[in-house]
Amino acid sequence: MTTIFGAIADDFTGATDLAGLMARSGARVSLRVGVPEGPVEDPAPFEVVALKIRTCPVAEAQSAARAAMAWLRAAGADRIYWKYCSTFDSTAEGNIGPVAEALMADLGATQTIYCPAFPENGRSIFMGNLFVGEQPLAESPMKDHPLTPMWDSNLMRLLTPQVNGQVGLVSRLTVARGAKAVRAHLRDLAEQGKAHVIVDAVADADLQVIAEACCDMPLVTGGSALAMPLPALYREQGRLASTTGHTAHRAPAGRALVLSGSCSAMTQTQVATFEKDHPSYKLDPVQLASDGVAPALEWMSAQSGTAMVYATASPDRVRKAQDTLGHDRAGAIVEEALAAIALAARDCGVSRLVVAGGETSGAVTQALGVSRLDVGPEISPGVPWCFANSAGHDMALALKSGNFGDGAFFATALRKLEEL
Ligand SMILES: Nc1ncnc2c1ncn2[C@@H]1O[C@H](COP(=O)(O)OP(=O)(O)OP(=O)(O)O)[C@@H](O)[C@H]1O
Ligand SMILES: O=C(O)[C@@H](O)C(=O)CO
Repeated sequence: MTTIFGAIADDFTGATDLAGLMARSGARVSLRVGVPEGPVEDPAPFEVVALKIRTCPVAEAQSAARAAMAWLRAAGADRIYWKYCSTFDSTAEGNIGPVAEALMADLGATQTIYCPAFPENGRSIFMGNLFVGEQPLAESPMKDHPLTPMWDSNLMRLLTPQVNGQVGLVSRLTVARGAKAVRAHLRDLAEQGKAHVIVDAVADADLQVIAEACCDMPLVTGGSALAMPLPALYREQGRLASTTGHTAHRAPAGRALVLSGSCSAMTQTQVATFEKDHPSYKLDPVQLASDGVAPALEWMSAQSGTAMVYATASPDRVRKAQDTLGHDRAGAIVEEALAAIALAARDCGVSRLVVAGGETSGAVTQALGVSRLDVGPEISPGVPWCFANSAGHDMALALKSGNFGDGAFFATALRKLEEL
């Protein structure tokens, strides 16, 4: 079997989100944690490489993404997808555009599109402006994100300073006229020298049109939802066998632990809900900086049932910690602590982990030394259960994007795993 489509995700929850949506088609989707070393082994038709580069400096992000793409191309992929957040999370020195430009250069591509829309989760783009539910991005809770606060909703304005090439727009008015119209507009924009094109989408039907128009571009960039129609399109083109690659999954025996490092509004609700009826331990970054992680490890090892450890806090408390410790150090201290707790938890019998937050999931998965995730059934849109082996331990991992799921997500995830 050879790979026909390769995706590079800038964080781990984004990678499982994308893999979960593509797996809805019944096709086999494989998720690699970091760029695999050595020759390509057991390639799936859809391969996703999870990186942890959302907030890292441009040169580092470009070089990691290039290495991922080289591996995917060696596996056979001739369609490359650059997956970033549906809320276009990037720092002021954002790397979404620079990574796209580096990948375009390696592929010899002269134009690509940007479409982070995820209508099922309330992310839509209209006239180049990104909305979260009914709010413009910059008025949504994303304005308070601990690492990538989003203070502009206009994707053209966000992207322009990140790229050398010119930025253009295919608006909803064109998308409404179908795939042929989108293709024609992209050609016009290419003639005007517009290499980076934001494409509006407010509903899944728009994504279907855009996917149809762009599925043969060497590089497409966007959120997870735009990739969802691709397996069916590749099947129609005869590039993908119609057989499914589904495997049955079983919950590994062992205890469950929720680890939350996301401070999103939705995760705050989820933590508050789960805390009501489960033993929970709250991490404070300032205390972690002075006392280390030992008290939390001691608490965790004394638990005998399902429990939760979280650093999730309100924007005010996050700001206070950042003022005391520095912006980057506050985040890193929490990530390191949650990673250490995950490792210790595994070694004392925890086999089911629900992790909230992309950076947090990256830190935890890397600490567990997991190199490949097998993508299982979705818990809620964009969050599948994944199965992995960590140093001989079979584990189930649900890596939840900060804003995804409803208030009862943690309990729902554990119940759904039990029902497999
Ligand atoms: N109390 C806190 N004070 C300061 N920083 C914190 C605190 N709790 C968590 N953090 C940091 O905030 C960051 C949250 O980012 P993370 O990507 O994990 O969540 P998210 O952005 O909500 O998720 P996603 O990227 O999936 O949407 C992490 O670096 C985490 O360590
Ligand atoms: O696109 C999203 O919103 C998520 O997959 C994500 O990237 C969270 O980090």
